[in-house]
Amino acid sequence: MDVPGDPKTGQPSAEEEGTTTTWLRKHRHLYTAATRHPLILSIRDGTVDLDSFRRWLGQDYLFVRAFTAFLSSVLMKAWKQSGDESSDLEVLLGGLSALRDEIAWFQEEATRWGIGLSGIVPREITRGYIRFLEELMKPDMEYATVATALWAIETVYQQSFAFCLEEGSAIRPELVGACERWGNNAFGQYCHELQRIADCQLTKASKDDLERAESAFLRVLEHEVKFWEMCHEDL
Ligand SMILES: Cc1ncc(CO)c(N)n1
Repeated sequence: MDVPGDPKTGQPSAEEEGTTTTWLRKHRHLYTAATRHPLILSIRDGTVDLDSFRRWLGQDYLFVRAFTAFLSSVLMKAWKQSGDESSDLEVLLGGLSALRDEIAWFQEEATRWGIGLSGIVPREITRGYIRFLEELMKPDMEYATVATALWAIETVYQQSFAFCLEEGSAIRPELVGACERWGNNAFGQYCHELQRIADCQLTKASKDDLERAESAFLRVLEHEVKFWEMCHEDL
C-alpha cells in the first residue's frame, strides 16, 4: 500500500510534510493492520462471512451514535480554538450533517438484513471504543488531539472501504452500498480536509500536546483493529 511520504515515490521530505503524514509512515505497520484487516480483505474478495457483516452493522450503528456526540464535541472545540479565519466549523458541520444520513442508512440497511437495531447490545470491544470517545469528549482534551483522532477514525474507514472497491475486487453486490458510503471520493475529500485541520493544529502544538495527539492516533488504530477483529471472530 502507498503510504504518503515514501522516499521512493518522491513524496515531500519530513520538513515539508505534515505531522500526520510522518506518523502514518512511522506507524505504517499498525495503520496497515487497521486498513487491510482480514475482514476487509474478505469483503474485497467476496469470501466474507455474512454473519460478520451483520455483527459489524449492529455494533457500528452503536459506535456511530456515540461518534455523533464526539464530533459535536470537536465542533465545540473548533469554535473556541480554530480562529475566526479558519473554515474548520464548516468542514465539521458538513461531517455532522453527513452523519444524519449515515444513521438513516444504518436503519434502512438493518431493516434490509432483518436486524432489529433497538435490541443490539454493545459488545465489550464496542464499549471500550465508546469509552475512549468519551475520554476525548472531555473539555480539557485539546483541539489538536481530538482533531487528530477524528481524522484517523474517518480515514481508516475511507481507506478500508475504498480498497474494497478498487480494481480487481469481487465484492458481493449486497455489500457495495456499505463500501461506497465510506469509499467514495467525496468522503475521501472530507478526510483530506480533516487531515489539513489536524496538521494545522499540530504545527502550533507544544511537545506535550504532540505526544498526546500521537498517542490518540495510535489508540484509534488499535481500537479499529479490535473492532474489525470483534466482527470477524465473533468476539
Ligand atoms: C468503528 C468505526 N470507525 C470509524 C467509522 C467511520 O465513521 C465508523 N463508522 N466506525
